[in-house]
Amino acid sequence: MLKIKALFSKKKPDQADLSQESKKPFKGRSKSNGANNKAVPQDNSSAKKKQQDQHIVQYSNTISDDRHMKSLTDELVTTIDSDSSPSDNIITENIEAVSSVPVNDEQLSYDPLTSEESLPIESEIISDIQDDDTDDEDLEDETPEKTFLEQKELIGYRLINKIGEGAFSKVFLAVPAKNSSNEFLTKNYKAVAIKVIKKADLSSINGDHRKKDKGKDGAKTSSRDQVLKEVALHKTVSADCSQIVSFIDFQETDSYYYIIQELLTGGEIFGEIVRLTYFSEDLSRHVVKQLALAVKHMHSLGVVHRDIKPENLLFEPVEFTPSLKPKFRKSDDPQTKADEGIFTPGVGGGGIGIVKLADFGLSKQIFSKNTKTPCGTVGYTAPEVVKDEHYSMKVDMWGIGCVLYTMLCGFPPFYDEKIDTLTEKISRGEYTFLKPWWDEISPGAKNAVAKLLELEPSKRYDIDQFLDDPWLNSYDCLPKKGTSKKAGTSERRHLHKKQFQLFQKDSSLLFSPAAVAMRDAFDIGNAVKRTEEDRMGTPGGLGSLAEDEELDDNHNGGPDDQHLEQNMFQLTLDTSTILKRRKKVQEDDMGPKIPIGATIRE
Ligand SMILES: Nc1ncnc2c1ncn2[C@@H]1O[C@H](COP(=O)(O)OP(=O)(O)OP(=O)(O)O)[C@@H](O)[C@H]1O
Repeated sequence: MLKIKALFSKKKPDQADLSQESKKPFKGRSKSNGANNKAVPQDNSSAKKKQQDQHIVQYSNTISDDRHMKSLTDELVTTIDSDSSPSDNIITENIEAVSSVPVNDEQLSYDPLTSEESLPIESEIISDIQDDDTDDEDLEDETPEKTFLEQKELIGYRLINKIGEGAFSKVFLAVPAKNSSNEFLTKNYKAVAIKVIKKADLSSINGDHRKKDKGKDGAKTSSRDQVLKEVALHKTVSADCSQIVSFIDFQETDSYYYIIQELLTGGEIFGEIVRLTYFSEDLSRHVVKQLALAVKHMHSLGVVHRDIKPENLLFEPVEFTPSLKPKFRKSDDPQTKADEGIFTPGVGGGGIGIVKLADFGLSKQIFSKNTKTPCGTVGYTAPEVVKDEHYSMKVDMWGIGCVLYTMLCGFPPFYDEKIDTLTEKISRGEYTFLKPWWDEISPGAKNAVAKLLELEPSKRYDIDQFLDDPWLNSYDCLPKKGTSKKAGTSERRHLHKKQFQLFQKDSSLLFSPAAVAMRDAFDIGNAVKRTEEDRMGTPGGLGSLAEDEELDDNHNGGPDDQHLEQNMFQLTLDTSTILKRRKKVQEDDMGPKIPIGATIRE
């Protein structure tokens, strides 16, 4: 129990900070006022530039610079040798199969601290990526952004705005340097997302999954190896898969790791569930099918994601067409239920178009694509070992089930305010299709969820079975190329845009206790499943990276843990959309009292 709780002692995003900064994502900056640049001393000397360059290791995804990726690969092979966890191995043949982004000397000589001249172009770029409309007053209202500390050591990209934050990272919207002659980059990416991991933060976090892993022989790998592993896996799995956020580039400097990736301008599916309360079956199918294709690609390469949740699903927006006559479920409060709008097959709905899977920080290579041999067990191909290895893929199927359940009804399948009760519910597979919220959801959707949330991994859908599921195939729901922005009239779109912007500015919903509880329920659920199913691995096999084992070192169930347990789920949830809905329904006596309600202090 304490082992799971320990996961949550890792640094959480500062919510106040997030609400200030990351809730203004993807906005253009017309000019930097320079007043905020105090944190970064301005120094234009070439000596400094030279010094910077010396300290930077750039693992670009390049043709001209492929040796960098080679050296990354070599480092990873060394990591594999010293890391005894076979499942952590990276199959290097996959690393070579990624499209290239040339970076050249001119780009490297760009000094991001002093090149103010590039700003007007950036402004254009941002307006361009944000919206094709020219009537976006908000861009002009934008206050100038400060110069970020993280900019100091970054080469070839300018950080514009913080758009997200993970437990171990900040994510920025950035643009390639104006004077970059890296044609591939500038042609293909007007803007990018850069995940910045501060080295000092990593080493200061106890129990951080990046900090150390134990292999079967007790050897430890460093947080640096973990970051390199994430990069290599991201590069591997994103090649040739349009449902996975593309890897672009990687830089390591004295103080930071920079993972440069394709920008998804819509944000997280998590926020859309909170905004819309739940998704229609059409929209849920549209999202989960794209997730399933991403997972199919990963599993075919022998890689398991292990952290599937709505926060790691990012999307590109599509235009919104309001419903002429919005439909409500009987469990809806018509006053608060936001209109999802008209769903257009092949395009999307609710403003959600293309969906992509992100965040490979917990991913693992389980077996080699070519040999299907579990990593690190060369020549050892006993059927039960292979079977166990494939069981670990089922963690992702359970994750897909949790995402699908949550999209369909607006709350997660497993929840309790007490972590140990929640853990037990997950371990026993205890969930229900709660009345009245599930009353109007089709038997086909329920069947798909049930097959994904099957307790016994051998009975649970694998990815091919899910892709063949009749409900999932009710119609072709994949976005079609070139149709992504054609869904409504300008007037109608504008209406939605206002509603959407309002939501973006109002972080109270996203960081309401219920939203935080939903986030935590996913994190706990994923941790429980990873630990459980890792244990199913053969001795010395997959089970060797038991999360509880590594967490035990740092968490011994002292007073801090008890405090954490008390605080984690004893939440006042009466401000949330989800809970308001529940409360309202209870007041109206439309159904039985909900078990979950009893566990939440309202
Ligand atoms: N490519 C991207 N495009 C747009 N936003 C992104 C992108 N990558 C990440 N983000 C935003 O930043 C957030 C954090 O990113 P990410 O999940 O990769 O970080 P993390 O440190 O691994 O987080 P976690 O706490 O889940 O481990 C995402 O949830 C998302 O909101």
